[in-house]
Amino acid sequence: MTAKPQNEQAKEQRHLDTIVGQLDSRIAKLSQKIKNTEKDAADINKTFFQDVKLSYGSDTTNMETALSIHQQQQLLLERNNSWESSEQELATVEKLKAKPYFARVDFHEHGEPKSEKIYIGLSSFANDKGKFLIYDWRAPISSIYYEGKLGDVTYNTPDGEQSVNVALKRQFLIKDDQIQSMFDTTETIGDQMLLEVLGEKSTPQMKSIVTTIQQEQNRIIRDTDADLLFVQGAAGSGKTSAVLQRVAFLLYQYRGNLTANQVIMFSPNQLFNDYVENVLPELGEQNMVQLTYGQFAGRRIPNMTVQSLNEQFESDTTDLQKAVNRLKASLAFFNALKTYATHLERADMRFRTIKFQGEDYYPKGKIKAIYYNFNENYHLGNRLEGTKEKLIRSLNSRIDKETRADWVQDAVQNLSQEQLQSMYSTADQEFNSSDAEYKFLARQIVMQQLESVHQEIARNQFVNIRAQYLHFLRSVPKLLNLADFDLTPEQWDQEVARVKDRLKARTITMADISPYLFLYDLITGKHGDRDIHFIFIDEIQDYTPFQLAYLRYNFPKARFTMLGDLNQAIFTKDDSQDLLSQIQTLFTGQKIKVVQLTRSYRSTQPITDFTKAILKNGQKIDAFDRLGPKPNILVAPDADATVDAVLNQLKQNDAAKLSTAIITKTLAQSQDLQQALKDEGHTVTLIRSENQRLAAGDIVIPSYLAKGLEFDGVIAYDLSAANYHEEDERQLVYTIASRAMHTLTIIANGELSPLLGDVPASLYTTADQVAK
Ligand SMILES: Nc1ncnc2c1ncn2[C@@H]1O[C@H](COP(=O)(O)OP(=O)(O)OP(=O)(O)O)[C@@H](O)[C@H]1O
Repeated sequence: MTAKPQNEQAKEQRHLDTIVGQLDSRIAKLSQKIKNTEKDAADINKTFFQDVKLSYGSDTTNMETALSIHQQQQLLLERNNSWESSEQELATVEKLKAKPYFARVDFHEHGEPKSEKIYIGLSSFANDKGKFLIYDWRAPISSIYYEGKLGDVTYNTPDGEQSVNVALKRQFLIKDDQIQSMFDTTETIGDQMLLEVLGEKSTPQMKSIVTTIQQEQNRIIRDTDADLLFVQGAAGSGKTSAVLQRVAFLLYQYRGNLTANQVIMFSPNQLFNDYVENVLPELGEQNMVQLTYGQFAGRRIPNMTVQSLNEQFESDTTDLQKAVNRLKASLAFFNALKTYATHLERADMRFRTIKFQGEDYYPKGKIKAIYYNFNENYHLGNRLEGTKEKLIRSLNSRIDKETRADWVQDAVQNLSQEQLQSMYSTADQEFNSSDAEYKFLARQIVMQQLESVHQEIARNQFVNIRAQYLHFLRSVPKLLNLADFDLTPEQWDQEVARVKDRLKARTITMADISPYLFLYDLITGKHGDRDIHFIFIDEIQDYTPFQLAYLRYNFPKARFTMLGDLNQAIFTKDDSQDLLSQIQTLFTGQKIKVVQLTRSYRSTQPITDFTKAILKNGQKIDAFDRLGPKPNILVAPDADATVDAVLNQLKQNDAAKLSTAIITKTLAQSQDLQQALKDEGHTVTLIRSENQRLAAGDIVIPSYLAKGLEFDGVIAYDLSAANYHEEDERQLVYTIASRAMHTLTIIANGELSPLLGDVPASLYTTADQVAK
């Protein structure tokens, strides 16, 4: 990469000046157009009734009136549309004005007489004659900027592959209409530019990477044909970044056929949602729908308490509980549920009696008889619909009979004046006889009272889903082999009893929520949301095969992009490694593409080398060549000295203007540490829940909330043997350490965790004991 001589930069500046001039004049033109349209619309509104021929004579003149109103409305609508599109265009051009483009590419298309030169920016801009002065980074031709080196390059277009010969790639840093610097590069995207971007300080909001997208990331962003695109990428390899640019790309590529609300991104927690929420708007696109799995599932059962992230992470998991969870997470369990549902077509549905005024109105036995009276062509969904129809019909026919009941006579007699008035359709409603009036009122009262029954039927409340789920759990030993999951029938019975108690208390764990909902969906014949086109799942390693199968079932028409780092499984731990092969079975017969990202961009080289050494199974991870200090390990003799070590490091980081996250294992540890620091006169923000906003400055945060985030400096606290000793916590330690961009400090109270035992001493510095 070379910086260009001054005269070349002067030439480029002149080019930039003309573009800026054109952008300015377009801004002026659009502003004027918007003003005119607004004035026009105001005029039309003002003269609306003068221009409309109001005539109430014959049929023909009525017709004319209607037509004339219609015409005026049309005019207003057109003005409005034109106003809206001008407003949009103005916003785009103004955004371009701030930074018109970031790259230039010169190329020669095979078979064409002349070479071409294009400039690439955040969106396209054409002059009045339709000639493109700036190309959107997502346009097919812009791909050559991201793909390959100089020379022959092929890229995809809607008409198939094209090849061109690239002669020049130039990058610009532009600020306030001035070229600050420019580089010609022979590489994909020059390291210089990337180094500058990566050397910047962290911000509470993620930034877009369009100017420096790397070749392998570009492949992910622009993929249009995989039904499942699975990205395995090391920590900091840009998975999340690539996927956000991918959403922007897809919205561009399928403009007119795809809107942002047909794209859903599943992310690890709400903090992460806030962290990425600016990226798409910065690129001029609307945000897609963002959900956590907990939100997706929890919002469907509002009357139950779902286990929180904190409870999920910190719950005391015995070996038995782990085995149970492994079973409930499995595809075998998913398939068992499907088999069970087929069985329900013949027997064993559980219903609830519908009561009215304390009495059994529709006993469950009667409902069951209706349900199983349909012939075998009726599947679960139709059966339920058929039963509902029958019940509603029966309810309607009972209204008349009910009006003659004693309780209704009493109720009519006891109606207050106010209640009476509210029942009449008009204040002075008249009746032919007092009998007619009685009948009218009696009917009103019955209908009001029976509304609750009607609702119960309409909302499927007569299906006893809790009893059904427990019945399913009890049937599990017949549907799959418990021994495959190291469980005995007695252990399973105990688990069913525990679930029963929890359901009684109206709580449900994450392990039960998906099967519970899936069972309900199968019974009600729900077929998922067919309008969703794309599903993105970040941090895939924290999902169970069951959850993924359930998502697949919920979005049958969607194409899936799944991203994750199998080394960072902190909820599913060691079961994550064969996740990919299980996922593949969900897409049998469809196009699956697996991409690996091995280069890690977030951290400096010494930090990446260190974090990589924490892992045992040595996933291929390449550090990006960015300098910085080696991670430092501080082992303190007691709790006080540990807090002092944190304070000391915080001060150093503050002096270097690095904002720091102290990452603890649990929330309780975060709370204690924050208090201890406060006692020493140092304030840090405690992030205790995912519903908080990320604050600028120093924070203390429990590990499971730090997922997907990054910080200038990280203090991993307390990496002692007492706190981290289980082999299945290795991935958690890796996740914590890999959040650091510029500095990483590891602090332990007492003996260092054996999980760091194999990291070569050459990869870090130490201060064995911290002086008080
Ligand atoms: N092509 C790129 N140009 C500039 N910065 C990049 C690029 N790719 C990644 N980065 C930066 O590297 C950091 C890590 O990216 P990102 O968070 O997307 O990685 P990730 O793979 O999702 O990480 P993790 O799995 O550890 O959460 C971010 O600061 C991002 O801006």
